[in-house]
Amino acid sequence: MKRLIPYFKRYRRDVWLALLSVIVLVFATLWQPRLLQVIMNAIIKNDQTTVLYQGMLLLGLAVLGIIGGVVNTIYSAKVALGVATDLRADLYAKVQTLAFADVEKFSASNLVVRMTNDINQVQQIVMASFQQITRIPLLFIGAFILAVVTMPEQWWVIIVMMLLIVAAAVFAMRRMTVYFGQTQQDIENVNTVARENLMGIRVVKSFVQEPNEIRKFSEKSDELTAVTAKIGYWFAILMPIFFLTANLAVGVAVYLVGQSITTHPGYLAAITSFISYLMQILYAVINGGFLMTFAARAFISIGRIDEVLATEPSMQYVPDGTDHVSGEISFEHVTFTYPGDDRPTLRDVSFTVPAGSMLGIVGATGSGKTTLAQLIARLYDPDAGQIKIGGVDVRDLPEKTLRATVAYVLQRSTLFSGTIAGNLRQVKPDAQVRQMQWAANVAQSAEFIERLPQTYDAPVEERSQNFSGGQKQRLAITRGVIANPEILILDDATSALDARSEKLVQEALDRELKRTTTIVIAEKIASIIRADQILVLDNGRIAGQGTHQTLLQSSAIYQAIYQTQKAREEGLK
Ligand SMILES: Nc1ncnc2c1ncn2[C@@H]1O[C@H](COP(=O)(O)OP(=O)(O)OP(=O)(O)O)[C@@H](O)[C@H]1O
Repeated sequence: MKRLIPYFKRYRRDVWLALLSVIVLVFATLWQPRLLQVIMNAIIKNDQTTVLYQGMLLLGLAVLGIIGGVVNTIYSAKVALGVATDLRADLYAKVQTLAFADVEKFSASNLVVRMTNDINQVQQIVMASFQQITRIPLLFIGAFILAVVTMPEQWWVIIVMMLLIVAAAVFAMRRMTVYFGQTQQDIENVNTVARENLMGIRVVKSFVQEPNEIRKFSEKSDELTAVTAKIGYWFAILMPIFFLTANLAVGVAVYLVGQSITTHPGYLAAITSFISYLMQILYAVINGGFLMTFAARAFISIGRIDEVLATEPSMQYVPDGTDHVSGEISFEHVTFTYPGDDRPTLRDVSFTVPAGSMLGIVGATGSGKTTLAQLIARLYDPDAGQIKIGGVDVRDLPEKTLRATVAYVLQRSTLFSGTIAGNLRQVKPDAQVRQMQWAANVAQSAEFIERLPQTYDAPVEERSQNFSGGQKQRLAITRGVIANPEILILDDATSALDARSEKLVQEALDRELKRTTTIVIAEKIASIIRADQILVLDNGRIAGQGTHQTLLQSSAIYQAIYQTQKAREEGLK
């Protein structure tokens, strides 16, 4: 809850109005039975003036109670909505500062649940708190005192009723708190299955995996249903127990009043007020219980939100420093292990790429090619060794400089929903149409973009599903080159292009981005054959280094890859 205090402070006025209106509401609620008692006594004594006067007062009190309730609901909702909105914004902003490895550690779907479901829980508990948190103790204490004052000899009936109700509530709440924690986990599991299925819907459909997916989803959904049903059962059992106990207390009170009516005739009028106060005590206890279960669930959510907000990004950037570096890259004895792995993925890797040259990287799948590229873009930091760009350790470069220097295009780069121009302007905010056309010509995307009715303002749908695989890759390359970066990494980024388009992209890159250091990771030797330097990676180590010609002489692994591909191509002819 401490986490929420700074947020409440932003809504100080609304918080006070919500709390003050509760006091008005409680006063109106508690005083009504007192007035009723006076009216009853006046009716017994046939005192018309008092009946009329007190009746008016009762009506006024009821209206005051309604106004208090409405004001309280409005301002509680304002506080709850404001706190939830601010918290969600801060959580989102925090996630943006996290390192790639931190996001992977939480997992994307887990963070989505924290930003949606957990925030909703917080919103609900804040709302309930401001409606009930002051109301319940005030109502409880007030009703208790007034009940005792109304019928001093019956106070023990209230104590017995409360003890029974509280015992039942505590017993049930203990069980339910466990179930609430489980519910949150189960919601996350359902989300993960649904997300995976919908993201991979093409694979699901093409492999006719629907029945399998339905079964997987049903299992997770059934787990959620089971635990939600258990919570429902406990509530269903609890309610009749509460009301039975309260009605028993009323029965006992009425019986006792009946016994002593001759000695205490005033009890006849008092019994109605006494029953009202008993019911208000019951209301306070039930709502207190609800609030506690709600709070238990919300505390779990606040803890999960807090965990993200308290996470220090595992990677820090220097606030300022060089704002421009050349495209020279050097790796000096770099070793890297993924968080949680026990074996390094890259071992003692050293090489230098002069600015403006082209480096090709080949190797078996899983040999560490993408990992190496990610280290240049500083998505991770190495365990040992140094990576330098333009002679400066990447850890000494401000984030802005690094992002402006390195453009990283992946095989399945994400395009954001919006427009083509919007995606390009994410990298170069001031990009003019002329510059977009230049980049699109380099990436061979101009031919299809310019055929679209809205050309560069054409929409990009969610997950860019309105473009083919090859078009998506060309758009991603366009975005990669638009800012004319010092370093361009193409990580299997032309795999969906036909040989002719790939050749055209390569020629345009050589022609238009002369100053740019290009790193091409590719399965096909043909994609990197013209590189100034080729690295052959094997199990995280450099197994060969040189040009195509020298490697054919010196590297057995390179020869093997080349011969296999050549044989395959000849087989296809
Ligand atoms: N985020 C990660 N966490 C843990 N291990 C990872 C992670 N990403 C990759 N690895 C592991 O690191 C190794 C190298 O992966 P990498 O993606 O760099 O290989 P690659 O040579 O690019 O493969 P491919 O040609 O198939 O894309 C693999 O064994 C992989 O399982």
